[in-house]
Amino acid sequence: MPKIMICGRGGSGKSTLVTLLARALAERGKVLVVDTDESNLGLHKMLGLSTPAMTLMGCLGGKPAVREKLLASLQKKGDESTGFFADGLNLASLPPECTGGEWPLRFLRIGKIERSMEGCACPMGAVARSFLKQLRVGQDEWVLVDTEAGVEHFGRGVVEGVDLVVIVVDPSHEAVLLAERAKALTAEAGKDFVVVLNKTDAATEPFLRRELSAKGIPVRSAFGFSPEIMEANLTGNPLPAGNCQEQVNELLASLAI
Ligand SMILES: Nc1ncnc2c1ncn2[C@@H]1O[C@H](COP(=O)(O)OP(=O)(O)OP(=O)(O)O)[C@@H](O)[C@H]1O
Repeated sequence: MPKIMICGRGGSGKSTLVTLLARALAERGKVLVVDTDESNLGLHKMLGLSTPAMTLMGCLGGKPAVREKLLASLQKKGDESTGFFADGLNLASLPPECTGGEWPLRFLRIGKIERSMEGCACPMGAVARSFLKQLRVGQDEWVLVDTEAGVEHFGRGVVEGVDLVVIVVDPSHEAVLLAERAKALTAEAGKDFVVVLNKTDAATEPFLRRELSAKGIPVRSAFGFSPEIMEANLTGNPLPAGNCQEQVNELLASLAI
């Protein structure tokens, strides 16, 4: 399962789970965290890494250049997501100016909304899809993809470039409904799918397990509400080392990692 996409509703804990998994996997090999959310700004802080000098979109010439390329390939009726990257793209060949951190843990941003009225985020979806589809990942290497809230990335085809979708369910009915929808969309894309609970307590964890089980969705792991995580995110500090290690290891073992 080298390329793993983390999804869920807004605020469910996607970036938190990405950070916890990234830390654990960086002890076993190389990890690239890919931020495909065009709005969020603080993932590198959670990870304790520097911001990359450029976004991947910037390395490709910026949004207007990418949009032009997309329109040209659509006119030729080609696959609009090909042609951005050379064959053989791998972790060692990433443009250094668009990655933050040092191996074993690096961080890359696809693109961010930078100006008012700059247009929709479709070019970012196409770049994310192309990048993940073409990126080759070796033994003991992982790519963790943080996504924007909801299921837009399924519509944009970003899911095509990953091996596994992890849905984060926080204590809300909306999150349960989203998990059901994401399960169907993941199956349609022919990818594996697991559910992780987050911010649960003694009452909400069994409730969510029952709700999801009634919909044929088993839960792989449950991360309880952690005051340390909440405090780190309140102050903008990196997540504390060793947090939720047991649950992370349980999840990785269940994925045979
Ligand atoms: N296990 C947890 N215990 C306590 N607080 C948590 C936990 N997981 C996440 N949070 C809090 O929930 C908030 C949202 O978390 P996070 O940013 O990881 O969610 P997200 O799904 O990535 O959000 P967005 O949809 O905005 O990208 C943060 O303030 C974080 O501190």
